Amino acid sequence: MSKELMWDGLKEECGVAGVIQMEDDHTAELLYFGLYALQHRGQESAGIAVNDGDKTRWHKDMGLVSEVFDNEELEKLTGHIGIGHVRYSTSGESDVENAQPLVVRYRGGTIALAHNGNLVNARLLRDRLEDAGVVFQTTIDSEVIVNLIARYSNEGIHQAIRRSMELIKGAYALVIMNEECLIGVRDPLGLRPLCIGKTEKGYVLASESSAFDVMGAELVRDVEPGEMVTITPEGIQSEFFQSLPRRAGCIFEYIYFARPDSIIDGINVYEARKNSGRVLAKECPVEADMVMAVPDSSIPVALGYAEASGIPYGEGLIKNRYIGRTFIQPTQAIRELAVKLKLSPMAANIKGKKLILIDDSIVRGTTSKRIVETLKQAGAKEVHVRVSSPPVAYSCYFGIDTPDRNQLIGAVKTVDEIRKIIHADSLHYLTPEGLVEALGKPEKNFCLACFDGNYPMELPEKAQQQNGQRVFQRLDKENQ
Ligand SMILES: O=P(O)(O)OC[C@H]1O[C@H](OP(=O)(O)OP(=O)(O)O)[C@H](O)[C@@H]1O
Ligand SMILES: NC(=O)CC[C@H](N)C(=O)O
Ligand SMILES: [Mg+2]
Repeated sequence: MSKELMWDGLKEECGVAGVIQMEDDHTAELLYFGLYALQHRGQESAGIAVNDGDKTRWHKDMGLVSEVFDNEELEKLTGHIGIGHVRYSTSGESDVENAQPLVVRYRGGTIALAHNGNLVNARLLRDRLEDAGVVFQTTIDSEVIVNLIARYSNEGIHQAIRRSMELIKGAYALVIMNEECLIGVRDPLGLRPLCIGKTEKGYVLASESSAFDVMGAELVRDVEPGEMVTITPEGIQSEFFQSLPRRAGCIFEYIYFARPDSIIDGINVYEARKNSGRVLAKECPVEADMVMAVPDSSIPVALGYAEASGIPYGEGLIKNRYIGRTFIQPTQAIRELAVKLKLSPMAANIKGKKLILIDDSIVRGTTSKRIVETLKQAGAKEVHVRVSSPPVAYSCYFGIDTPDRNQLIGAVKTVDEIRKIIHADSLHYLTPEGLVEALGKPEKNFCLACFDGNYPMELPEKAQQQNGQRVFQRLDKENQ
């Protein structure tokens, strides 16, 4: 799907998966199933690379997993080690050259790599590598990582990865393979998730544990921040290349990205969302006839809210499951119609009612505005919007495709201004404290930079300048 066709809101992350077995027992199919389960993390391109200890074969293309692979393609991918990727581009264009996994040949061997995340110093490293004569095939940050590893590969794969990790900065969950092993690496802050599963015949890696069910695997544990796990069919070897006093797991995984049936860093995503609904009900009660969600990610939140408030949960919007396959070229008018195509009001459930409408986030404000309008047109008496995250007020540089700060409504408008813009009768955002309470782990475990601007690492200079300007704009407004 082309980017213009996507919605204005928050977008997905990439998904990565890996498999290693004693022998080739449907390795490519397991990856196919795993990627299918991770499809929500990226819909632009998909790819699988499989290695039989000698040859590496791969196939990648633009489109959904089901569009990129058929039986014939999967049958060609023979081997007992494999990795896969579904992409939502964060650096470099959305085209087939930038599809992952990336496969490079070096000194008699092959390395394949799939990356979820975003580096903050990719430009600098790329310039240095290019100055040293390295040729790049793609425009993505991930190729910097694979080229660094290839460059140091005469020191052995582990030392090569260690040295590369000393140089790269940013967010990365990596699955890497060569002819001998499958390797999983997670950045020192643990910004992006990665977990290990055990199958009857070996091991698997995936961005989210929800992929394990269809891969026939059981969750063993998460790869820890700053950890490199080397997996052979016999077992897992672990080493830490860097260890920091804090973690910075992306809080948006729990709010929006991850599937509710995933467990990330010991937190059950479904329960976390339900808890945030309970906390929302406590933080800002309002009298109403029905609690409803913007499907799908907010459904557990609405259930939690209903449970805690005693107000019944009901369905007020029906989501068209096939929207991801639309290929119309949008004009603004078509976009407006497309929202209706995606979410249609259930007039019979809404008419004459005071509604509590729950969504996971407000980014530009377009979704909530359109939905409140739709519900009111369908006869809702009042619409009280409750959001299961604080205002998104700072851009993300670690892999979430948030727009520039000037387009973030939470960066430039006050809560009451936003309420008026979206035509809500009342508006409340979950407080950062409430969000952390819902997750049940200390705040120092998470990156909340999109809400408070406390980035867990230094940002590129341009980003710092942009942030500075916007903060002043907002503070000026609040002080007026
Ligand atoms: O304020 P906005 O800029 O509109 O962004 C916020 C919306 O973006 C996301 O939904 P999205 O429509 O991207 O996808 P979803 O169907 O997976 O929730 C998120 O769930 C919010 O609904
Ligand atoms: N969303 C992601 O994790 C993207 C990975 C990588 N930066 C790319 O653009 O391909
Ligand atoms: Mg949404």
